[in-house]
Amino acid sequence: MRVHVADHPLVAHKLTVLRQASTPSPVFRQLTEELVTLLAYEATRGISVEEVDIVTPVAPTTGTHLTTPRPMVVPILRAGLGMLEGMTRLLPTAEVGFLGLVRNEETLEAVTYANRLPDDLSGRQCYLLDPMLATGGTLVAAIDYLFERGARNVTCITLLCAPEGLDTVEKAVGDRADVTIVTASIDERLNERGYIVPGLGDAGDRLYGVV
Ligand SMILES: O=P(O)(O)OC[C@H]1O[C@H](OP(=O)(O)OP(=O)(O)O)[C@H](O)[C@@H]1O
Ligand SMILES: O=c1cc[nH]c(=O)[nH]1
Ligand SMILES: [Mg+2]
Repeated sequence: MRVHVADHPLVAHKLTVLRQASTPSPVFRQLTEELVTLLAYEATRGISVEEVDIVTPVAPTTGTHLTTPRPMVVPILRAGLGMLEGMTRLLPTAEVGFLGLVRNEETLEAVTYANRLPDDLSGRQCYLLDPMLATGGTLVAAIDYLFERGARNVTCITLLCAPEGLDTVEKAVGDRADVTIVTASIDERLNERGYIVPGLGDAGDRLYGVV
């Protein structure tokens, strides 16, 4: 498993504002989108392309196109939905699947409540979106759903990771597939309630309110 931490002053600045408890929900949403677009630039560095012959108004030339099948973007509801717009702005031809998972805040186990993915993901480059990788339970379950459908190339874009969660995902994935995590930060640790420290709180609640 590869882990890439985006080292860019704009990412660091936006993340700092995002973390602040005083940042209101509309600004939090806007910054999440902006951060995803910056991270997606890094995350799509290995996207499959092919050469194409084209004609400009001046001369024939050879250019580059994304290959088919189209990339598959999968936001993990709820909080991952806040990342979708920023991702599809960069990858407008992507198809979008959905996974709904919520962490039981007592046991910290991920529970699935929605799954809308194509049956066959073999040969597809898949991009999972979730701002928070805490214990790693949610991401392991999401990666498993993609593997079950034949995906072998999965890039996960997160805003924050806990070192404990990264270890868990790495152990679960092993050398089964080509998995990359692109993140804005690896934070210090998890606290006793499974929250990332210093983190940013509950990403879903900050995006959409407490339900
Ligand atoms: O790594 P884990 O310990 O599994 O925790 C991370 C998960 O927790 C958050 O979602 P949450 O369960 O709060 O659902 P929400 O997006 O609906 O708020 C977050 O968006 C991840 O999906
Ligand atoms: O810090 C955390 C951990 C899990 N989920 C969140 O939204 N935040
Ligand atoms: Mg939440």
